[in-house]
Amino acid sequence: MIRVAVTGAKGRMGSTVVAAVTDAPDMEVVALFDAGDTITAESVNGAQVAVDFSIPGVTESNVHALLDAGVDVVVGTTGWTDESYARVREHAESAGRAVLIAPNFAMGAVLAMKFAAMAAPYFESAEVIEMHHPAKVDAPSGTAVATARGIAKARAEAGLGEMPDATEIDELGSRGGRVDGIPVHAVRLRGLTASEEILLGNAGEQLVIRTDSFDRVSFMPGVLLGVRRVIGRTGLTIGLDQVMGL
Ligand SMILES: NC(=O)C1=CN([C@@H]2O[C@H](COP(=O)(O)OP(=O)(O)OC[C@H]3O[C@@H](n4cnc5c(N)ncnc54)[C@H](OP(=O)(O)O)[C@@H]3O)[C@@H](O)[C@H]2O)C=CC1
Ligand SMILES: O=C(O)C1=N[C@H](C(=O)O)C[C@H](O)C1
Repeated sequence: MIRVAVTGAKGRMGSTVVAAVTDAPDMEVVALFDAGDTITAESVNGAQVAVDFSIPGVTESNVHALLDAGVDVVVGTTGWTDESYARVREHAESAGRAVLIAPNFAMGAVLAMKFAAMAAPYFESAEVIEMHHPAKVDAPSGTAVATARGIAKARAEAGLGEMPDATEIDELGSRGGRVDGIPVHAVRLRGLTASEEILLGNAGEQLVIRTDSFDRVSFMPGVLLGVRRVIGRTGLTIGLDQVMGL
């Protein structure tokens, strides 16, 4: 049995993870942490892997505390930067432990990001629209940032230049934010859980790649896969695709 701790255990994702780990035949929940709890070598209660779905402002410090407690970590919380990735990579490598951080654990979203990067070199224009429940605290979504970065990297490697856009006046910021030059738009709508559309355009044609999570159970197979695959690794892995052989 894999002994699992959950941080952010009372939250929307954390509570769903607790249920999924409890139902998994090869795992057991041994420790739960939420706001106000302290992570120590004692309080992790023998956990081998911790799953963190907390909040962007605390996720990095949770990971450092979990590594200090001798636990490998699977992270779904968003808000990571190149600098926070670098600090965690260094800590995990020096501790001989593993951290897997994935902006999205839903199979549809992981594949949509992959498909978008595959398609990007063949289209003049690309834009990302992410759509979420109105309780989400961060915008744009971690998934949209990762999607846009993947598209930008694929375009740069293919030698593509600027995208066509004659906009001169945009006083309201209606053209969205930019992630590595790719326009990203965020929608917050009651009734949604998590959706993303990637629009790719050429003269006379459009490709739309869309992924919808209607329920948080959609993230659970990926989270459980992450728990199983993080064991035995060392250092920092970013993206579930990296442990899926994609
Ligand atoms: N990678 C993926 O596939 C997915 C990622 N996410 C991401 O996961 C994160 C959580 O989302 P969601 O579950 O909706 O958010 P919630 O706000 O529902 O849950 C966050 C939980 O973390 C708790 N918390 C606050 N501080 C700490 C702390 N120091 N240590 C441990 N727990 C703490 C919160 O407590 P309190 O409310 O008291 O502050 C709350 O219970 C977000 O960043 C979201 O973007 C979401 C879905 C899928
Ligand atoms: O907050 C959410 O709900 C989600 N957050 C992640 C993100 O920011 O990409 C993953 C998914 O979109 C749901």
